Amino acid sequence: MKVHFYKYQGAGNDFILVDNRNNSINHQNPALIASLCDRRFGVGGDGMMFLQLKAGFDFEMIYYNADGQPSSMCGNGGRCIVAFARHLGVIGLETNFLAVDGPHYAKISEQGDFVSLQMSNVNDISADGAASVLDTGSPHYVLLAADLEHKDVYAEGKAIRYNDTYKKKGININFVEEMDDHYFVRTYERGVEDETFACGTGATAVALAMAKSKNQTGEGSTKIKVLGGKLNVRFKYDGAHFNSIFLEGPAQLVFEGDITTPEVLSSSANN
Ligand SMILES: N[C@@H](CCC[C@H](N)C(=O)O)C(=O)O
Repeated sequence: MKVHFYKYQGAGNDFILVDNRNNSINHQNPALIASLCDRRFGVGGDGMMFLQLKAGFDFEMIYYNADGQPSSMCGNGGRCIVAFARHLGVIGLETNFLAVDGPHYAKISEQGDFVSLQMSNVNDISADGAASVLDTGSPHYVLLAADLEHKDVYAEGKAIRYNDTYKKKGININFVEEMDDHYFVRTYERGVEDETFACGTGATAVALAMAKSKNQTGEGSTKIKVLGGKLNVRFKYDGAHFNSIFLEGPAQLVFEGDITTPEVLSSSANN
């Protein structure tokens, strides 16, 4: 079976996307998705997404991590699938779509390569020692770090992700260093089990955790620099709750092609 795919990246967080509006693909196949996301033996990607039809919404985002398992919300993936939906002509410059954590509103630039994605509200940030722990659609651990450029994010991130507290459900580990006018963030991602070049829910978690730690109430706009580019997070904070949270940044089509998968992507969709 031949499946047409599109490769997108958002600040270096990269994804394989497939148009499954005709529901012809049964994507519940962890081994296949993991093999397609493999950077040596597959297309390569931090995750894979399927764009599907959903009543009451412009489309539904179905997200899998690079390990082939379905996961919680992916912020950069959400921005990329909005650009993909625009490319397919499914949406105009604004959209309401459904993801695993609920409905999302997003806006895309006329050029189709910059997406502002509304994230779920956040009402709870807890502490784990010096770190902040919060869920921005996916679970995140945020820890301040010095000389982040030289940190061993893979080893230190992995050690936290697999400690007794987090090893069962997993968590994404974000190290953050405050710079002059932005935060520099590096993330070890659950489900990729490696450092990625960007993490959208992670950038969002950093912006909110830093605002809480500085008691920055009112409207906030936080610049985040990651290995793969720049993101921005806007939000409103009343001292207890964060709402009107927007993750903003680039989302670009890199290439498209065909995957030939003789036996694995069956046409009997039951998703
Ligand atoms: N890259 C993502 C986060 C994807 C989900 C994460 N790997 C998890 O399992 O929690 C983003 O941009 O938010």
